[in-house]
Amino acid sequence: MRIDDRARRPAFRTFVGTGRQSGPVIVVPMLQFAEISKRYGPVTALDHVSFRVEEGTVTGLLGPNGAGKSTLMRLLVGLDRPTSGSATVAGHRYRDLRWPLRVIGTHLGGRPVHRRRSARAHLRSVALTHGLARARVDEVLELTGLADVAHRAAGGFSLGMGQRLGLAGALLGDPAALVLDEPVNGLDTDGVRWIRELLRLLADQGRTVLISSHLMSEVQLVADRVVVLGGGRLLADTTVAELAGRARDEVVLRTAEHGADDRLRALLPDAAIRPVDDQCDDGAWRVTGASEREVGLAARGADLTVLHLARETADLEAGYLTLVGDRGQQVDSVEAR
Ligand SMILES: Nc1ncnc2c1ncn2[C@@H]1O[C@H](COP(=O)(O)OP(=O)(O)OP(=O)(O)O)[C@@H](O)[C@H]1O
Repeated sequence: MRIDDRARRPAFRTFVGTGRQSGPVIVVPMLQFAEISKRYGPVTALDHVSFRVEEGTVTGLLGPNGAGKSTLMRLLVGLDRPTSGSATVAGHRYRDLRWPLRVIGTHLGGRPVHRRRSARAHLRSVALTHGLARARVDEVLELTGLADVAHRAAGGFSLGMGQRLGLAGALLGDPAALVLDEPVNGLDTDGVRWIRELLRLLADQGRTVLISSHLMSEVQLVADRVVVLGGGRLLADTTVAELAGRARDEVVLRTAEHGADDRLRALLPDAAIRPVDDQCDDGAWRVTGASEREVGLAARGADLTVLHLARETADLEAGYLTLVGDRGQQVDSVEAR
C-alpha cells in the first residue's frame, strides 16, 4: 500500500494489554524521553530532558547550535547511549525492537555507505536486511520522486537528492514514527513544498513525526507542536500557536525624521519603543504596547512625516527568540496539550 494512496486512518497506537479483555489498558507513547542526560567529558549535551512526542502530529525540535537536538535524536535510535535516563520507541529501547524500521524510520543526515551502489540497490539491501518486501523499494522511490534516477550511484547525488534518498530509506518499513534531522536542508522550492505536504499527510494518517530544523518559517508551516532545547535543557514543549503567541505584536513606524523617539515616548508613555536598526537611527521604530491608531496619532502629535505604519503580527520566530534569549535559565513549564 502506498502512503499517498492511503485514506486517513486511525492513529497508530501501541497498547500494552493485561491479556484479559476487560482489564486496564496502558497506552504507551510512541516516542518518549524520560529524564535523559548525556555528557561528553566536561560537556553536558543534554540535562534531564523529558517529553513525549504526540501521535498524529508533526513536532518541530528547535534550539540554537549546540542545544542538543542531534544528540537527542542519536540517543533515540541507539547511536549513542545516555549517561542517565531513557529514550524509548513504543515503550522499548530502539535496540530492543525486533524490526525497528517497521516501527520508526529515521534520517539523521549522512550518506549511504556504498557510494557507488545505485539508489535502488542501496534501498534493496536495506529492505533485505530488515525483512521488508522488495516491492516496497519501488514504492518509496516513486513516493520520494527518485524513480527516474534510481539507477544512478547514490554517492553522486546532490544534497537534495540525498535528502530524498534518506527519506525513502526512512519510509521503507512503512513506520508509525518518523524522525528526521533537518529534512528541508538542500531541497529546492518545489522539494520544500513537497516534503511539507508529505509530512503533513503522514501525521494526518496518525503517524508520529519529529523533525529538527533551524528554519522557523518552515516549522511554523508544517508543525503542530514544538519542543525547544537550549544549552541541553528543555525550554518549552508546547504548540506552535502558543509559542508564536508569546511574542507581542509590534507596530513598525517609519518617518522622515531621525531622533524623534523621545517625542514619541512622551506621547506613548506605556509603550516600548526601540529602533528598527539598532546600529543607526534612521527614523524607523518598533513599538509594542500601542495600537496602530495610537502610534499614528502620536506621530501626528509629534509632528512627524509618516512614511510607513503597519502592525506586524508575532510569528514563531519571534516567539522562539523571546524564549531562547535567556536560554538555559529556566525550564518552561507551559503545557498546551
Ligand atoms: N561526540 C561528541 N563528543 C563531544 N561533544 C559532543 C559530541 N556530540 C555532541 N557534542 C556536544 O554536545 C553539545 C550538543 O551538540 P548537538 O550536536 O546535539 O547540538 P545541536 O542542537 O544538534 O546543534 P546544531 O544545531 O549545531 O546541529 C554540543 O556542545 C556539542 O559540541
